[in-house]
Amino acid sequence: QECATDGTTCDKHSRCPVWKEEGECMRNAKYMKEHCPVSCRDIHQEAVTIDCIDLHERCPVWAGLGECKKNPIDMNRYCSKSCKQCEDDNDGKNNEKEKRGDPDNNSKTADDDDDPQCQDGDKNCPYWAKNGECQTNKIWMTTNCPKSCQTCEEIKPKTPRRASQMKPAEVQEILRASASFGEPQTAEGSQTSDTVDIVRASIDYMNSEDVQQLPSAIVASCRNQHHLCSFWALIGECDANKSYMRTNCAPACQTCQLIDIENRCPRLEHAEPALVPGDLNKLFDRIVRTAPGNRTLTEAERQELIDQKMHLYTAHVHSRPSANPVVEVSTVLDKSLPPWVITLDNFLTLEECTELINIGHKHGYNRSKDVGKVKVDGTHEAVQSTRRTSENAWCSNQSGCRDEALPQLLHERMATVMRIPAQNSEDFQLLKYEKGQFYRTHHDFIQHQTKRQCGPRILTFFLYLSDVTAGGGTNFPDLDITVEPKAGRALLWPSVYDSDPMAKDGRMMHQALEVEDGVKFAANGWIHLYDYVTPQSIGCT
Ligand SMILES: O=C(O)CCC(=O)C(=O)O
Ligand SMILES: [Fe+2]
Repeated sequence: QECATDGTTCDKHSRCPVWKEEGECMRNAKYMKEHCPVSCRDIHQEAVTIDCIDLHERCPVWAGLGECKKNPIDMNRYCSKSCKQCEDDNDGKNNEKEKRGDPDNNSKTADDDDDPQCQDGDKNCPYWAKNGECQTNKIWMTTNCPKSCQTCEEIKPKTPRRASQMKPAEVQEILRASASFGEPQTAEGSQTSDTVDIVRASIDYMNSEDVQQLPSAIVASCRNQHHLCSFWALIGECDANKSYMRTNCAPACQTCQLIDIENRCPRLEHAEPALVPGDLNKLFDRIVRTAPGNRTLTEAERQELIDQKMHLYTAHVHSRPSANPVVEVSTVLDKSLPPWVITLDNFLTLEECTELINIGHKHGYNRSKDVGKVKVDGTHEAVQSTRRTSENAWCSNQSGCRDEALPQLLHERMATVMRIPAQNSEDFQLLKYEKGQFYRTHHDFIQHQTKRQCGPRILTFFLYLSDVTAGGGTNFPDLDITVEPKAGRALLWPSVYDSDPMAKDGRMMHQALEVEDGVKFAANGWIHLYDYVTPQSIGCT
């Protein structure tokens, strides 16, 4: 038998050291303290079981949840009082009791209750609560009598267990589970745990009421389209890159409801339209009247052009409603009078044309696509069509192209001429037609955009960037007009009526005639009724 060095105390059983190794000092503290006081001395001292106190304010709650049985070692160590490991269990309880007055002996105990998450830690809680202790002894009561004080919400763990505390197998299980809503997520390197926490949260989210009550087509398309969605969400991309993330990483961003474009992109009541009825005729009339190349400029006007980085462009009218300004705003008149088609020569210098062509090469010319079927998120498929055989490159905001000096300058130049903000202009679509390529008759107006934040395309500001040896003109069959390509020339036409900037003018059908010899480079500048850049940046076009 083990004895203390001073010989005063000895274990009463030879197996005490073995039992100690088996954890009995903790599991069976009362017996072991009596029979194996020497072997268990260290542990009992450390465990303060003999002092019979709780070392954590939530001990009564945990005890009420059955943790003394489920997790005896830790609980007996830190919650000896609540786990009734004390020599005289009544001591502690009675002390607390005295502080609070004489309880009602018939009070319900914690064990009576069904909700395991919401238990009182003492059978006297209801009595104390009735006597106003939840208010006068708020901190202690909130924690120890959450049910009686109705403070369960406050003590429930707010953040679930972190991945950093999980076993690798658990982490793998969570990552595997993410396959039920898209690409299985990956988490690597120093951000592994934090990424897994995002995945875990998205699993909870996908199972939540919020998601389950959404239309089934939306839930079915709420999928992580990339294995890094959760990592991107972790590093803030749900906000930084809304246009992609909110729909393509919707589980990770917890944005399933935003797949529905009506939720994602509500109508902006106070958006300023670029045109109100009657403005379109005035706009064309003014551009033609003030074209600097068509008149003699004062010195001040000349200087203003230089300040605006504008060239001495000339205007040529191919079609106009009337030789005199039309003042009446009328759809009947709009339909009976010819529409506007004008060109502006020397709108760009040859150097600017070459630079823009090269920007296209830098970003890559690819086979052009048409607008296809609507997708569940309200955007449209881009489809290859035999009616359009050219190639194009987008000078987009996202790639940074739009912010380069020349594209920015040209957007501003067009804005100055039209007096419509550059924000209303789509990214330039840079075009390349080789011999034999064309774009058959079509209209630039896109009907569904009338319901979008950006509104419809109201004008096409088309830029020719090269001369073409033969063919390649832009033809308006209904108007019997063909504009020949010429480097630096701009072609401007409306897609809507003067009297109604939301209504398509069907006469503005046009085609890019086949290039017969040489290469045609050009650029589409599509102007919208409302700001285009902002909705585009959040996936709302
Ligand atoms: O290339 C042209 O002349 C016109 C092209 C066009 O209409 C378009 O890309 O929408
Ligand atoms: Fe077009």
